Parts: sequence; C-alpha cells; structure tokens
Amino acid sequence: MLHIALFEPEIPPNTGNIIRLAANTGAALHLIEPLAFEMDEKRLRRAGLDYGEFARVRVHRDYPAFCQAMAGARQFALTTKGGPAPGEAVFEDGDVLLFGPETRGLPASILETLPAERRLRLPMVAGSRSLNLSNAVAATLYEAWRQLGYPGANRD
Ligand SMILES: C[S@@+](CC[C@H](N)C(=O)[O-])C[C@H]1O[C@@H](n2cnc3c(N)ncnc32)[C@H](O)[C@@H]1O
Repeated sequence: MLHIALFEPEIPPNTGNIIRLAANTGAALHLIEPLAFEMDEKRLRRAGLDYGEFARVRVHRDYPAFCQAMAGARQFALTTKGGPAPGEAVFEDGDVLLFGPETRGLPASILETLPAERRLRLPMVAGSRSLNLSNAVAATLYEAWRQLGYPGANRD
C-alpha cells in the first residue's frame, strides 16, 4: 500500500479531494497535526465525503509521532525546491509521499533529513511557483501507483 502524508494541511477542500483520491486508489492518508480545520463527521458529510472514505485516514499529533508510526517506511518529500521528477524515482510498496502545507511548503528541517534523491519536484514551465496541493498529490500518487502495477485496481 502507498501512503500519502499531508504535513499541517491548511485548506479543507484540498484535504477533502485527497481523502477521495486515497479512497479511489487504495492509498492510506496520514494527516500530521496541527490541522487548520476540524475533521468531524458532520463537516465531512457537508463536503460530500462519506464515513467509508474517512475510515482510511489517520491523524498524527506531530511529525515525530508520524515518523515513529511509519518507522521503516521510505519517505519521499514533494517540494518545489526538489530535484528529480516522480517519474525518475523508483517507488516501492509501503512508500510514503509527503506533501507540505498550501502556504508554506515543507520546512527545511524536514527536507534536510531526506537524501536528495527522495526530494522530488513535479516539473512546471518557467515562471510557475507551485501546483495546487491536491493536484500535486494526484500526479505523484498516480505515478507511484502506475509503477507498482495499479495493485487493487478494477481494470475491467
Ligand atoms: C501550494 S504548494 C506550497 C507552495 C509553497 N510556497 C512552496 O513553494 O513550497 C503545497 C504543496 O504541494 C506540493 N507541490 C506543489 N507544487 C509542487 C511541485 N511542482 N513539485 C513538487 N511538489 C509540489 C508540495 O508538497 C507543496 O508543499
């Protein structure tokens, strides 16, 4: 299973899109606190999500707690300051795809802990600043899932 991790996400509709994306692809979703919003069932329903989609979401109290929970898993950080594109990485079952908050990106203190080949950047044309968070997650997750052969997918 692939793991998506959102570090301190700020914008509820982005997280809502990513909850649906995780449910659609069989990925696990990890939200790393503090969150800029509440994740209760009533709000999720209002956002068009159902409880089944929320069931695969785990909330972690901070980044060290997340690392402890995911000990042994390889983390790939997605950053506008990164190097190789996701298509140049080789993903494995159990990998973590880690994304930063909408207004700040991932802090240097986290990026510095990862080797350069695990800091990835989605290519953009010159002059672009960044992709929307949920688009960045979708593009990266689909590349990783493709590399694994789309396990669990109904391909009829
Ligand atoms: C809206 S962006 C953050 C923008 C922030 N000002 C920055 O430069 O990092 C939110 C998150 O989406 C991901 N992201 C957006 N565009 C990306 C890109 N071109 N390559 C890799 N990750 C990207 C990163 O994880 C980023 O932290």
